[in-house]
Amino acid sequence: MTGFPAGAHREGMTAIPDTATALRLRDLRKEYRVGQQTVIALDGVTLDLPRGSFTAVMGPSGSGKSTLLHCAAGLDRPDSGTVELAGAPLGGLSERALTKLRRDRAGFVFQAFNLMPSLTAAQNVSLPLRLAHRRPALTQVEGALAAVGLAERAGHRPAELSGGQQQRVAVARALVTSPDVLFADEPTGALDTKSSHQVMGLLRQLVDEHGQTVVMVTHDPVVAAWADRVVFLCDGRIAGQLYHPTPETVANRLAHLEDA
Ligand SMILES: Nc1ncnc2c1ncn2[C@@H]1O[C@H](COP(=O)(O)OP(=O)(O)OP(=O)(O)O)[C@@H](O)[C@H]1O
Repeated sequence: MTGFPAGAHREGMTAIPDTATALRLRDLRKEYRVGQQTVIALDGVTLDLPRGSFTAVMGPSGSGKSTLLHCAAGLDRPDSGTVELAGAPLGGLSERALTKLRRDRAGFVFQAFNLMPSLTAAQNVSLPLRLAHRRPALTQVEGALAAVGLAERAGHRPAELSGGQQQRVAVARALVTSPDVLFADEPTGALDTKSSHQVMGLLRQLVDEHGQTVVMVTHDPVVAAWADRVVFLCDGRIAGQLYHPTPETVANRLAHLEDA
């Protein structure tokens, strides 16, 4: 498997002090106003993700999981509080600077794969490099596909791949820029049990063998149990954490949250 040390091989970045914390969230608050109503989506969330850690975020529907992931990844801005991605504060950045930082430092995997149907697996994987105006080196693209076990499928289009293979291409695309943090929103939501197992095994391997930092939103206790830690959200607040989760301990904690 080709190595993708997190945060390596970045071009043209100013030196930012390296820290043991890949993501620092401090007192994040976010409200949405719909007509006369105000919904508090995040109500003071403070969380650190150490480098090389694998964190699952769980909670009832509407508890703020996606809002948290989006604010942490710089896809959305909190009303107050601070986000530091690999030591770089996101607050106060222009849209342009935020886009650049996101491209350089964050990788994304979504439930719906979001691959371009007309492009081959290799072309899909090279897209983030092209968008960042970096010349995609063949070895980088081949390496990312090899890392997800799809070296043989580089010339295949998404329709010629299974759902699990498509999601592995999406993981390769997220890895090709060597992101400091890989953000995954329901990465197995559209997969059957076997493919889900393969994709989670892959994420686990990236953390264990390459020190990748991963944070993932999921509704599935079996999926969450692949993480080192599960953070539970309820009404926009952290309602507990579980280290060394198992499907049973996660399901149990979740049931108590939903009853509360
Ligand atoms: N763009 C928006 N406009 C208005 N309200 C929003 C918006 N996005 C989210 N919300 C509200 O903020 C709260 C948190 O939403 P969020 O999507 O973060 O929850 P979630 O835990 O990810 O939910 P789910 O598990 O159902 O995806 C919810 O009450 C939701 O209705």
